[in-house]
Amino acid sequence: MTDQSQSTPPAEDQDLDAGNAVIGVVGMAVMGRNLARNLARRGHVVALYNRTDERTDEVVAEYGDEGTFLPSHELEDFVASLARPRRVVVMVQAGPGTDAVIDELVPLLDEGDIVVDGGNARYQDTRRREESLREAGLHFVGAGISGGEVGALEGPAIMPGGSPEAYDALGPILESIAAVADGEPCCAYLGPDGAGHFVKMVHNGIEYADMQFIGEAYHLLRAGGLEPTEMAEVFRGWNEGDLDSYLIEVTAEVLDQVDDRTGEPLVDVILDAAGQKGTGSWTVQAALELGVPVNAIAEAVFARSVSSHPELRAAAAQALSGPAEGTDLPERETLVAQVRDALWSAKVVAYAQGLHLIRVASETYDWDVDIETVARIWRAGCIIRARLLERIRSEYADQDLVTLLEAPSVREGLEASQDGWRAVVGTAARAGVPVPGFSAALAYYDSLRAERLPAALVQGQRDYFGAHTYRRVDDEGAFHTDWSGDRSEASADR
Ligand SMILES: NC(=O)C1=CN([C@@H]2O[C@H](COP(=O)(O)OP(=O)(O)OC[C@H]3O[C@@H](n4cnc5c(N)ncnc54)[C@H](OP(=O)(O)O)[C@@H]3O)[C@@H](O)[C@H]2O)C=CC1
Ligand SMILES: O=C(CO)[C@H](O)[C@H](O)COP(=O)(O)O
Repeated sequence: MTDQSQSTPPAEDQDLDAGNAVIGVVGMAVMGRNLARNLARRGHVVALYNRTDERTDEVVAEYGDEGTFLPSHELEDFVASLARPRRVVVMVQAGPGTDAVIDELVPLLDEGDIVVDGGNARYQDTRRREESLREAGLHFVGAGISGGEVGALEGPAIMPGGSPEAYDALGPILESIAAVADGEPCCAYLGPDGAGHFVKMVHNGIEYADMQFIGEAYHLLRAGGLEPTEMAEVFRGWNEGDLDSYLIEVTAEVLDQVDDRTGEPLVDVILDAAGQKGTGSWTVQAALELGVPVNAIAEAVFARSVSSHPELRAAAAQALSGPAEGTDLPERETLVAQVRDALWSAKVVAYAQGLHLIRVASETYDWDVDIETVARIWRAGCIIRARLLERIRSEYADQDLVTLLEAPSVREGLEASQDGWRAVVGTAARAGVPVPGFSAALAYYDSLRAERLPAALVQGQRDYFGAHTYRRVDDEGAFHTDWSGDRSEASADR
């Protein structure tokens, strides 16, 4: 795995007015407090504010010796404690919480000051906020931050979007607290307005897909007779190779955990209903709006949704039968090898879909997001950090790719693993084990490589019932067949 440690030299806050903080954090819940501690540990003087004073006091009482904090109970005092240009990181509940803080902050700030939203904001909200603050003479930076509670403290991946001038004033500070991969900080300027939050949103969409694929691997191995501790060993083994990633590492830990109350594997007593806060479905919504196929990511979102409908599952479990008895899964060694292949291939597809979505959004909104940079800053600190990302980075560094799937080393990997992947999807279907992620990813792969798709027939149907017209393979323009008349074809370009 890539290096998770941070770059060493603590930042020098030389541009400070004596006693003032170089940066301030609003929001002292888990993410905000850990980000503030990370900043302080790196040598930055950090101003602190939280709506509820107790949280601010708690941070100072518990962690005050980790660096220099300037706490305030009033937002006005917080702003006054900041050096200019003021840099304020808002790390509060996404949505109305963020708007409320921004509304309070703006009248207290001066031209050129920088407001950073480090929460999981919708990129459309970021676009709106950026425009409104720009009109008020302020900079607004939408910065996605990934790595959870521990990452925020020890080095997250940071995905900032906003004006280049704002990044000039802020970037060195953010880069000093970010995770490091191969000596490079996992933080880089991504583009204007919503670019950073869009990239973070897609990061989370890929996170959903990756977690779903791992879940499907677990489900198949369980159906094949492996106990959770045996599976933990399998996942640890995978983590030594191409599948090396934070999520595989976490999976082995969860599978090994024994429940104190029952003595059973913890995974067996956790209710099988997955929660979601929204970023996965935002990714799919954005993909639908931009017309980008992300079916594997979408299946991961829907799989969480299916899991969380107990009434639907109970009714169907009563009513529906499974495959005939005796549908055997392959013996253990073969099953493990095939599932590994499916996991790797599907993961590549999820990245391909997510990166395609970023590319289209970047073209649509004129962000000029560099995909190599995205892969570079995802290599450490964030939840989807994985060995694969270095391969993706280097492929995008070498050439301009329409899709990740055409990259030479990715093609080779898929070539080597597709038989196992196909076997898993077929076996799972016959055995009645749901693998929506693996099969959606395979359908995407086969759809992209197909010479002809059934879309031709769909176009014929659309023209039949709605005169929606179609194009021909051998002529320019649009055509319509007179389906209810003599069935002659006429040009529809008029
Ligand atoms: N938790 C995680 O692992 C991750 C979270 N994020 C994102 O980071 C952000 C912060 O997350 P987290 O630390 O979990 O905190 P929460 O999302 O739980 O938000 C709690 C914080 O928001 C403040 N807040 C809520 N509403 C308002 C308001 N109207 N006015 C002022 N302050 C308000 C709270 O203040 P008070 O104490 O007064 O209630 C508290 O400081 C969120 O956007 C989240 O999506 C991103 C990556 C990972
Ligand atoms: O942003 C994150 C990591 O990058 C969070 O872990 C994410 O919010 C988790 O999402 P969900 O609760 O929907 O699974």
